[in-house]
Amino acid sequence: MAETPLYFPSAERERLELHLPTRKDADPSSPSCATLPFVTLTFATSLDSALSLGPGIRTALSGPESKAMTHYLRTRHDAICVGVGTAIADDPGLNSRLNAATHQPRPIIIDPRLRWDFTAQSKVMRLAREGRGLAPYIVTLEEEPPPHKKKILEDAGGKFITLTAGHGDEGRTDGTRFGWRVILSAVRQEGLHSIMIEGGGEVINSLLCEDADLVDSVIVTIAPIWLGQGGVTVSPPRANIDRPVARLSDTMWMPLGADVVLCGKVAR
Ligand SMILES: NC(=O)C1=CN([C@@H]2O[C@H](COP(=O)(O)OP(=O)(O)OC[C@H]3O[C@@H](n4cnc5c(N)ncnc54)[C@H](O)[C@@H]3O)[C@@H](O)[C@H]2O)C=CC1
Ligand SMILES: Nc1nc(O)c(N)c(N[C@@H]2O[C@H](COP(=O)(O)O)[C@@H](O)[C@H]2O)n1
Repeated sequence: MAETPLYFPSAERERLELHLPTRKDADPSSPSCATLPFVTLTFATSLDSALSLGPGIRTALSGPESKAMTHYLRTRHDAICVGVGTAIADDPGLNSRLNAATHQPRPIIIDPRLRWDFTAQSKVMRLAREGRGLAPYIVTLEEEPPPHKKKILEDAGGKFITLTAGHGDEGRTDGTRFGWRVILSAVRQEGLHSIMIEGGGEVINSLLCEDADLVDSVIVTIAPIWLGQGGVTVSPPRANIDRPVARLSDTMWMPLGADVVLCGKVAR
C-alpha cells in the first residue's frame, strides 16, 4: 500500500536552515568545501535517552510532525548513515518520503563483517529498484565480498567500500572498528558533501566518544516518553572521569507536535 507523503512547513524549514549544510559546503572553490563531509548527527530519543526498546526492536518515537522533519533532512543531505545493527533491526527505507522530494540521500551502512542480508527482501534495495531511493554503499572490512552480492548491489547502483580497521580500536578487541575520520573521508571521496548519521546506539556512542568535533550539527527529536530500562541508549563512554563528553552551543529548541527538536553545534 502506498504511503501518504509527508509535509514539512516552510516556517519550520527556515528555522532549521542555520543547522543545515549549505551549497558552499559542496563548492570546490569555497574554503568550506573540506576533505570531510558536513556531518549532522540526528536521531529521536526518549526522555531516558533511549533510541529503542531494545536491540533489534524497531520503536517509533517521532510523531508525524517530527518524522516529516527527518524526511526533510534526508532531502538536504547527500548521504544517510546507519550501523548494521539498525539495518538488521529496522529494515529501514533510508529514503525521503517528503511530498515532492527531488533529492534522495545515499544510504551508507557500516557493516564490517557483512552481516546484513540486503539481497533478500530489504526495503532499501526495493526502493532503489523502484527509483524511490538510492542503493546503499556498504562500508566493510571484507576485501572480497561475495561476487553474487556485489553484482546485486552494483546492478542497483550501490557498492561495497572496503576500509581497513584503525584508530578507535582501543575500545574493541576484535579489530573490526573503523575510525570515524576514516569512514567520513571515504564518504567524501565518493563525492558526497554532507551526511546525516542516524544511529543506532553503537554508531552514535562511538562517534561522540571518538571525536565529537567531527560533528557539525546536532538535530535531536525528544519524544515525551520513558521507554524504561533495557533500551538501546545514547550514552557515550567518557574518556576523562571529570569531563563531559561534549556540550552543545548555539542551541535552538523547536516544538513539533508532541515532540521537541533540539538543534545545536558541538561546543569547541
Ligand atoms: N530512534 C532513532 O532515531 C534511531 C533508533 N535506532 C535503533 O537503534 C538500534 C540499533 O542500535 P545498535 O544495536 O547499537 O546498532 P548500530 O546500528 O549502532 O550498529 C552497530 C554495528 O555497527 C557496526 N559499527 C558501528 N560503528 C562502527 C565503527 N566505528 N567501525 C566499525 N563498525 C561499526 C558494528 O558492526 C556494530 O556491531 C535499533 O533498535 C534501532 O531501531 C537506530 C537509529 C536511529
Ligand atoms: N527520526 C526517527 N524517529 C524515530 O521514531 C525512529 N525510530 C527513527 N529511526 C531511524 O529511522 C530509520 C527508519 O527509517 P525509514 O522510515 O524506514 O526510512 C531507522 O532505521 C532509524 O535510523 N528515526
